Amino acid sequence: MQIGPYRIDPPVVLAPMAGVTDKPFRLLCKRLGAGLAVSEMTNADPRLWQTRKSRQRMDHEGEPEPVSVQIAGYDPAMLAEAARYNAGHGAQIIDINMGCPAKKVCNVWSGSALLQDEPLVARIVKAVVDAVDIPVTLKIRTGWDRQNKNALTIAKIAEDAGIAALAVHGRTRADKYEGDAEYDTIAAVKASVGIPIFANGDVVTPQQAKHVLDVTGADAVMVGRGAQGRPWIFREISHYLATGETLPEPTPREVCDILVHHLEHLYAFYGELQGVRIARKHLGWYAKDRAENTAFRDVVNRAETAQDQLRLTREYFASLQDGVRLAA
Ligand SMILES: Cc1cc2nc3c(=O)[nH]c(=O)nc-3n(C[C@H](O)[C@H](O)[C@H](O)COP(=O)(O)O)c2cc1C
Repeated sequence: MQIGPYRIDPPVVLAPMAGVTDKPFRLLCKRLGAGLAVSEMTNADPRLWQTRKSRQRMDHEGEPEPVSVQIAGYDPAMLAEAARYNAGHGAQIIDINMGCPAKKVCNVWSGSALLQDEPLVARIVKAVVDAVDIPVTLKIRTGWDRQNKNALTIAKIAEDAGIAALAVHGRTRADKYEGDAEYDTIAAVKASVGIPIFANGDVVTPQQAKHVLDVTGADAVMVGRGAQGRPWIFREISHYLATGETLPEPTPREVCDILVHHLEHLYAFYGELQGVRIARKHLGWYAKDRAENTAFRDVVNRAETAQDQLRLTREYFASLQDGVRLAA
């Protein structure tokens, strides 16, 4: 699929996730096969841009193109300004967040709360598209709640305003993350507009990715939680889409190499103290749902320094018999 001048290949992308899709994780997912990796949301309020957190979020130095930066807010002029600012600081695609159900976002009338106010959506997308000469994408849910599913109307508004691609998470805001994502609405959106569509929601295996693409007709699949602790899911999906074959699970040695590389990048990017803390979250995900890894999580969580975290990680994987594959 194409977003402006950028070919998104393979059509498998990392969803924006606050607190997760930082630069180290985006680079890792791209290296392991993601065709695009969207940044964590950056607040559109300029008063927050000089905090350390915002500066880290806006650091795109050395990031392979296209660099997609998500902005969140409610005020068209402020979002337009944020788009301009990010375009001047390395963004090659601007993504507008109208999908996030988080209270912190919705209480100030942004994220998926915006879906309730279609005229405001129209003003926002127009203001942002007009503000920059790079592609602008939009991320939405299927509506505010099941009685008010307006994804088709929003998609039309987006297309008319010149949005370059639309990501649809197959849940309403009221659904939060409950129940299963539904793909019928995504299929209806795809059928009703001409712009490329990312189908999003609950994709955790290559087979599901193919199923979602087949039933929605979407141009690409967007993976969020399925990539937590499993960044190799992108190469698994793209291989399966291309060949119909399933790649074997990575060996402990491969997982160890990926993990060590990830940890080293976290320390380099955030500094040791913050890096070790952020790494714990990822280590927990790498260990999640894998019985044999519970011991690993307990061990690495005790590490207070980068040196200890790395040593314990290496020791743990060295202790696993080579050739033993991690259970899915
Ligand atoms: C921890 C976390 C943080 C998220 N942060 C954002 C965000 O900043 N912006 C956004 O548009 N969506 C955000 N989302 C929603 C995801 O992008 C995605 O739409 C959702 O998780 C469904 O996809 P999945 O089933 O593949 O996880 C977040 C989701 C999670 C789990």
